[in-house]
Amino acid sequence: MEIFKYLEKYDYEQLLFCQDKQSGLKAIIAIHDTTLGPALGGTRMWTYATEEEAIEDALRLSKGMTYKNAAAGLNLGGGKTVIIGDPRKDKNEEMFRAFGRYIQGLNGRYITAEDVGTTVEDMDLIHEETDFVTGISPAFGSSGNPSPVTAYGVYRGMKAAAKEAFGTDSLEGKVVAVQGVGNVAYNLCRHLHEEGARLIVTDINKESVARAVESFGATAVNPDEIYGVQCDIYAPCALGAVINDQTINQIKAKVIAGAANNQLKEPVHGDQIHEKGIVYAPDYVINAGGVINVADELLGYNRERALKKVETVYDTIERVIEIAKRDNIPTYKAADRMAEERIERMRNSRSQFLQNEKHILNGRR
Ligand SMILES: NC(=O)c1ccc[n+]([C@@H]2O[C@H](COP(=O)([O-])OP(=O)(O)OC[C@H]3O[C@@H](n4cnc5c(N)ncnc54)[C@H](O)[C@@H]3O)[C@@H](O)[C@H]2O)c1
Ligand SMILES: CC(C)C[C@H](N)C(=O)O
Repeated sequence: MEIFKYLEKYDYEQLLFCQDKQSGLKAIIAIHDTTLGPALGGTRMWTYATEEEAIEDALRLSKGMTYKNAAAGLNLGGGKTVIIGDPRKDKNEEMFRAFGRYIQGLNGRYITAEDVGTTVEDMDLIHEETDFVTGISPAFGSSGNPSPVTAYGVYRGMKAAAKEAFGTDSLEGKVVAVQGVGNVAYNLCRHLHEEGARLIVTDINKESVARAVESFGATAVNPDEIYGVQCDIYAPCALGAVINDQTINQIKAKVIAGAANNQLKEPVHGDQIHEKGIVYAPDYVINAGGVINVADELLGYNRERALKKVETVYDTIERVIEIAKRDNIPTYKAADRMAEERIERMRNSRSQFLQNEKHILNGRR
């Protein structure tokens, strides 16, 4: 991979490699764009097969955060971290504290939170070294685990997409195929079950599947069977690139609406599902609940205010569908257009000179 070529192509600001021999920390922080504000995005810990795979994931995920934060109306830019390692075996206190010091060194350009493989406890360790971390324990007046709130936003967005496909936003009696029943999806399943939806679930972790079957009467299928099941809605809630050449023709759902980041392997797959008449709720729009919730910590956390904002994921999905119809484009392009236009508007409005404590003239006061 020619790194600078890639950074230039998608206009990334910064890519950092953090290494701490004693703790085994190998982290990559990618900061995509800070036009709207400091880059906020979670830390993923995963067993990447190669370093290149880890770099690509950090880059793709951080760009996704730029678009997610912009589309959600937050005054935040996009960044993300990946830590290379097995979250079940390789974590230790020193690792997260070393990582916290790297974040502190960025002086607020990047703020972290949870993602796949990291927990509130990990964020608390990072917080020992820096204030530039969110999703820490409620004991600190913080918002805690973002997953249930992400799930609520996905539920709201799924209803908006269902309204477009079925003429009603009621999910009662709808069959929803949920791929991955981890932190977000378990909570999503609860909302769907309470509304009377029927659930088909899968996960590579048998215990997670058993929990969903027991709690919600879900039907379990093998991981590779989930794409082809007869259902109304497909909810990708595991990892990315699941909408691809191998899966598209298997999908029978009329709606795709789930929590996973980077669901489309390539943009062309967004065009293909559009051509098939599937209503696609763009991933970074529908899964913004978690970041909306943790971002509220920066104002002094107020759960009621945060949840009210998360409810608006419904309206944002409606708006994206409206733009897609107006401009005759797929929803993923409509979401990109909406996010890019906001960034551009703010970039322009900020071009006026404003003296502040960070400006070079500050030394002359
Ligand atoms: N946690 C949040 O608040 C949040 C916010 C926005 C987006 N997301 C995204 O949502 C997705 C899920 O996040 P999470 O926090 O619930 O993570 P998680 O690790 O708790 O859950 C993911 C689940 O997917 C399963 N899985 C992995 N590969 C699979 C496969 N091939 N087939 C079936 N199951 C598989 C895992 O075993 C796990 O149970 C991720 O893509 C994450 O980036 C999470
Ligand atoms: C809670 C968030 C800051 C990060 C979350 N993992 C996301 O992808 O949106």
